[in-house]
Amino acid sequence: MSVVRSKICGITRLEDALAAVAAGADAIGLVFYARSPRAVSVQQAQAILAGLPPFVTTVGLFVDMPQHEIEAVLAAVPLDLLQFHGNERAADCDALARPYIKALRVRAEDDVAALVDAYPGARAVLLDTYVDGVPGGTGQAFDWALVPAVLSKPVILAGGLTADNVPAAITQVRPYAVDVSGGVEASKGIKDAAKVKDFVRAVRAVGELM
Ligand SMILES: O=C(O)c1ccccc1NCC(=O)[C@H](O)[C@H](O)COP(=O)(O)O
Repeated sequence: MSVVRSKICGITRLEDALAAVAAGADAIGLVFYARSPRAVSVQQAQAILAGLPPFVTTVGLFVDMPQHEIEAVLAAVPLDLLQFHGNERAADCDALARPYIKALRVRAEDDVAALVDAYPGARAVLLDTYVDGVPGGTGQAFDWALVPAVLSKPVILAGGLTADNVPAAITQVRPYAVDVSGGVEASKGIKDAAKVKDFVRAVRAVGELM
């Protein structure tokens, strides 16, 4: 048996966060990127965190946000982890002196191992789909064969995952965790509790077979 963790990303409402926790998700993601349809304000994020039970990891997503603006968010919202989805270099990520995940969008021409090695300070890397001009939340899967079997950081697999395809994704990639947004939504930014439950159940079920 192998435990694969689940993160439900793009949460905008406390009820969706609680549905994720009830389903057994390990982490929730809050998008601090104004151009996203899943963006949350500081006030929304505070309300979500205030209503959460303990032992749920809260992750804040940022896209090339200046350091002082991220610090302002962190002063108001006690996030557990940062997730960088833009062109941040390792030095930019390290400058916050907080635990972080670096999102990397995978293309066939990339040396994925080298991309991962460029972030020695990251706690994990999130491997997501490359769509030109879209930093994340594309709802599209990438070719999982592009993920090397051995990488220097724990892998969080993302991009177009659903309850239907996540068993195959986990079996092929053997990630530390999986991350989903669009695949468990009723509409952009609004989660479907039944889809969230099905997703987490599917992740657990395949983990029990490994
Ligand atoms: O969700 C967004 O709109 C978003 C915007 C900018 C950067 C990152 C964003 N989302 C990242 C994630 O939440 C997703 O979990 C990840 O990219 C996978 O999304 P999906 O393919 O919809 O499952």
